[in-house]
Amino acid sequence: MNGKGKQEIGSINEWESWEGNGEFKCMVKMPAYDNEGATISMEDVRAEPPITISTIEQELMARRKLQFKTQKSTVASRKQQAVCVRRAHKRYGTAKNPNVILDGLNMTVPKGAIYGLLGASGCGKTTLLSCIVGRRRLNSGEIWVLGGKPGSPGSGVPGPRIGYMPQEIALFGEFSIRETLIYFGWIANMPTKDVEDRIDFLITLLQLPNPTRQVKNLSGGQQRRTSLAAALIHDPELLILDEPTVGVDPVLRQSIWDHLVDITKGGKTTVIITTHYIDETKQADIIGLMRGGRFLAEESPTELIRRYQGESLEDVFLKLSVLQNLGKRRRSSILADVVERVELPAIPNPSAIDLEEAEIGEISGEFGDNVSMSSKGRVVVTPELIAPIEAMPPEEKPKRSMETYMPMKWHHMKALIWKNFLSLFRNFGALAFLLGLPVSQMIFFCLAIGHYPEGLPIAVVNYEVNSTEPLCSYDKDYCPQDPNTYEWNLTRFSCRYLDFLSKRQNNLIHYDDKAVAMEEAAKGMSRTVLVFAANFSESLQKRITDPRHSNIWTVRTSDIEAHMDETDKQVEWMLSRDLQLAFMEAAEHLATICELPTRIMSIPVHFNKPIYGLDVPNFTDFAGPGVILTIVFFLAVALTSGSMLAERNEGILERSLVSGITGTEILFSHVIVQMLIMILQSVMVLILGFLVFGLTMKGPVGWVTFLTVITGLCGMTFGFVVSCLCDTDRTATYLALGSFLPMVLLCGIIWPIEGMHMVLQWVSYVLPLTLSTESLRSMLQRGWDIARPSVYSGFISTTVWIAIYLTTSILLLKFKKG
Ligand SMILES: Nc1ncnc2c1ncn2[C@@H]1O[C@H](COP(=O)(O)OP(=O)(O)OP(=O)(O)O)[C@@H](O)[C@H]1O
Repeated sequence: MNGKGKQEIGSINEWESWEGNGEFKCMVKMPAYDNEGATISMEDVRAEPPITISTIEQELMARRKLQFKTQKSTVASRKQQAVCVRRAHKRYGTAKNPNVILDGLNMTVPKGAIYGLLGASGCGKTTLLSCIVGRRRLNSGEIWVLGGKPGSPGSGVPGPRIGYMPQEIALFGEFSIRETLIYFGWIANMPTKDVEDRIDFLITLLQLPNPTRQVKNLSGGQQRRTSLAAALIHDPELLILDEPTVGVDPVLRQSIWDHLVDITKGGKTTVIITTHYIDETKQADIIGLMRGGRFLAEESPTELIRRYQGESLEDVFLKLSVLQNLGKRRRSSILADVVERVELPAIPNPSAIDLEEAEIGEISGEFGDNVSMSSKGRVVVTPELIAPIEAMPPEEKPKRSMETYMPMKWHHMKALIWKNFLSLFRNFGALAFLLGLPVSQMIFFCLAIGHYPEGLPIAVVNYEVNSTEPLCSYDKDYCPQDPNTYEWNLTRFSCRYLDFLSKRQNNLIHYDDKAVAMEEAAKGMSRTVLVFAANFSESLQKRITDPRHSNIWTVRTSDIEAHMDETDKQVEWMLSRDLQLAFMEAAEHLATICELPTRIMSIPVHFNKPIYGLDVPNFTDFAGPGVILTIVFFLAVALTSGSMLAERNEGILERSLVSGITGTEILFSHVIVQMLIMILQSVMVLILGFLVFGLTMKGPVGWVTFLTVITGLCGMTFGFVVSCLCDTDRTATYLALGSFLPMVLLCGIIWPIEGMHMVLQWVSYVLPLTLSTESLRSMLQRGWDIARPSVYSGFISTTVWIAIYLTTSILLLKFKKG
């Protein structure tokens, strides 16, 4: 072999990862070839010893002869196959940067056959299978499965006619083996008794451990076998098994294959199986060797070995791969290179392959490709081809019962609801979290938000008295007005004022000097500095009783000079309110002592009893409705999107959909189960908020509870959308977080909508929590009932959002396929 030849062998080393019986097979004997001429010398191949056909293989050959006949490919004949794929094109990625997986692939799986789908890792086997089971769509081409197009009404595909074992385990870790099999049995509408019988049989067949063992505690191989049992439980017409024998010991592998051979004997069950153990497929009826988006060959194993003069199936595959590497894209030309040097048997009945050119590309008996190649002038036939052609039996039309058209099937709902309850209660940590979180959030909210800040440090510089304490002494019961002359002699009013201020804010700090007090305040030692002039009371008296003779100095010295730290709006607002109210209270108290009407000293704006709400409005009551709804909404988002994503990422969702469950059923089963959790969450939040922490509740309790629950339902449906849109937990987290923050900011929860920018006000009104928050607020604080527009608009808005989210998720589940 020359240097270039070595280079070529390097190029086929990608096949080194091809496993045979779990071992690397890079040492397979390759025919010598000349890279320059891109031809292959079959000298070595011809020198190979003749293939010995075992008794089993002879039996299989005999069966194949009886079962599978060659015929013309018409729509009718395609429908009679178990699976028929024609001109399948499938690509991932964008149109500009496509990753072509299936490139005009044809595949024919006759009923009653075991079809071994072989190909290197990443060649597209799983993609092809998921197109067959209707979970991915081809970009072009057609697929017939059991006489119908996957996904068409009445085809039964996806549905119980198929048993699908995906590559990943796709089982619920918390379930026992028995529960897992009951779930899949129920989905297939099997009576529980039949499921139990079948479980016993499968446990023995697949040597599964005690059926009460939880799936998560099984070994990898045991989990795969449980997954296989789930595909076999309902004895489907078409079994699609994606690498069922990985991690299975050789003895058990053989018994699995024996079982497959056994169930296909009657011709009622068809099996498509992918495996990396090429050798085990010698028991298959047909092997499809996939590479580069199409089949290198689609033949019986013995025929493959015979025709390509290989030592084994692996050998054949390597030869075909090398030829394809050399640029032979079409199977006919690949085969030509081989058969030019291989002696062919005589053809006793050439008319059997006399087919129209137009049909050549899709000739389809069980060995359609042989015919295709033969029509290219290469007389390549298999012994099976020579068998007389018999008409296929008329096809049974799929029955379309009323049930076909029902959006939800009872047995599906039974299985799903049971499964959802079981997984919820098995996951105690998650359940405790789901119930504990809203409770803790509500406690935190009620204890932390909306309360009056107390103990704010206030620096006092009082030049009116000579005191070392902020609170100076004064005669509390002394009226400074002469009862006879009505002359005033106001003294130490600063002390009276500070006394009343200390009842509101009791952290007064004395300073002798204003400059020092200001310096300390600048260092953050106090939130405000109050300065009283030396003649404060005297000036104040003059300002009130003799304004005509008051000058600017009188006004200035009668002011309480306040220097505020305005960095915190809430604190500044509450402190300035305290400073003013303390003054009013001190003056009113003085009026009382002097037997004057108290209100004479008040600011002449009188606040009567409020129309709605409390005399002293509190922020907790304002924010409460929004916070309650936000907690309920986003917990439901987390709960639903979390469980749906977990189900999807573990492959369980895919598997359930292939078994015939619809997106609508999955969503509604989650709604039913999670609704229970949500009602519990809502009730706990309401009890805590209103009974324990005393938030204002004037409205109808029933409507309040109902609005809270449907807001949770709305969050749940939003969670469905998130889980349908996002492929990973990370993107789901981003989307959930990305919607949480704007919702909190824009739904009028922490700031009145009227204070927002005009455009944002409009945005705010279409968000799901805005109208419902306003509605809840109106019910709780105003006591309004459902007849009020601002109340019922919240219910309408929430219901509309539920409908939008639910429809979106059903559509996404239905149409978002690869
Ligand atoms: N959803 C997807 N998006 C983009 N590319 C994908 C997607 N699914 C599969 N692929 C790519 O398509 C190719 C075929 O993948 P597929 O899983 O069908 O291969 P396979 O033959 O089943 O491999 P294996 O034997 O390792 O399971 C791979 O290159 C894979 O990376």
